[in-house]
Amino acid sequence: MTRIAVSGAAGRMGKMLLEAVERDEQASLAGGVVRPDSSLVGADAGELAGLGRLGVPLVGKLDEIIDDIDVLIDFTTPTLTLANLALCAERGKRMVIGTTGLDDDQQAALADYAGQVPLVFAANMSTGVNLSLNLLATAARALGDAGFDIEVIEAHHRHKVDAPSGTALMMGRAVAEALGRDLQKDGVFQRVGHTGARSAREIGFSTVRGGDIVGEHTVLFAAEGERLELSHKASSRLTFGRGAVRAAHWLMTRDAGQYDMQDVLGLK
Ligand SMILES: NC(=O)C1=CN([C@@H]2O[C@H](COP(=O)(O)OP(=O)(O)OC[C@H]3O[C@@H](n4cnc5c(N)ncnc54)[C@H](OP(=O)(O)O)[C@@H]3O)[C@@H](O)[C@H]2O)C=CC1
Ligand SMILES: O=C(O)C1=N[C@H](C(=O)O)C[C@H](O)C1
Repeated sequence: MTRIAVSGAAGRMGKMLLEAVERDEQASLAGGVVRPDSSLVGADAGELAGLGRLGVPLVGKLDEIIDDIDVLIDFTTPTLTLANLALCAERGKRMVIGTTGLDDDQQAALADYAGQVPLVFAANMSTGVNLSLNLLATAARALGDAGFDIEVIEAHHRHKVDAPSGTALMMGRAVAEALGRDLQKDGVFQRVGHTGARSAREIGFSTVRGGDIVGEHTVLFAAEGERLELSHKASSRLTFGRGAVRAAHWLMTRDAGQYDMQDVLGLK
C-alpha cells in the first residue's frame, strides 16, 4: 500500500485526487490538506470529495500528517508547492507535483530539492498528452523545416490563472527541441496590431479561456495547401488524478531525482 496525502484538497484537482487515491486498490488515503483557516479543517476528506465518509479528517498543515505518509500529491500554486517540497525534502517524503506556472527561479529551486528526494513534476499527467510529445517530435522533424508553420492552441476553463498552459509550453518545447529551436527566441506568445508577416521559425501560442473546459491542446502544422493538427482533449480531471496516483506508486522504488510523466509511462 502506498500512503498518499493530497495538498490543496478542496481545489478542483484536489477533490479529483482524493477520489483517484480512494479508488486505487494499492493506495490508501493518508490525509488531505486545506488552508489552516478553512472551515473544512476537521471535516471528512471523503465527504468533501463526494465519496461518503472515509474517516480521514482534513488538516490545516502538512506538518500534522507528514510522518504518516509515503507520497504527497500537490496540484496547487507555485508558492505552496515549493513550501511543501521544502518540508518533504527535509523529512524524506516523495512528491508528485502537477502545479503549473512556476517561473525559472521556482523551477530551479524544485530541481535543487530533487537532489534530496524522488519527485515527479509534470504539467500534464494524462497518458494521451505524454504520448503526444513523441508524436509531436516526429511530426516536427518531418515538417518543421519543410514549409510548415507551427502553432500551439490551448483552451481551459475560466478559472485558470496561468497562460499559456504548462502543457502548451511542454508541447512547444518538444517541437522546439526536435527542430533545434529555442522557445525563448522563437516562441511568439502575443500578436496584436501591425505584427508583420509570420517568420518561418516562430512557434506561436494562442490561449482560450472560458466556461468549464477541462483542457484542450492542439498543435497545428500549417503549410500551403494542407495542414496537420494533433489534438488532445481531456473530458474529466480524473484522468490527471489517475496519472498522479500511478506516478506516486512508481516513485516508491526510485532514488532521489526529478522525473516526469514520460519516465513514469516508459515513453522515453
Ligand atoms: N499536471 C496536471 O495534470 C494538471 C495540473 N493542473 C494544475 O494544478 C494546479 C491547480 O489547479 P486547480 O485544482 O484547477 O486549482 P484550484 O484553485 O481549484 O486548487 C488549488 C487549491 O490550492 C489551495 N491553495 C492555494 N494556496 C494555498 C495555500 N497557501 N495554503 C493552502 N491551500 C492553498 C486552494 O485553496 P483556495 O481555494 O482556498 O484558494 C485550492 O484549494 C494548477 O497549477 C493547474 O494548472 C491542473 C490539472 C491537471
Ligand atoms: O489548470 C488546469 O485546469 C490544467 N492545467 C494544466 C496545464 O496548465 O497544462 C493541465 C491541464 O490542461 C489542466
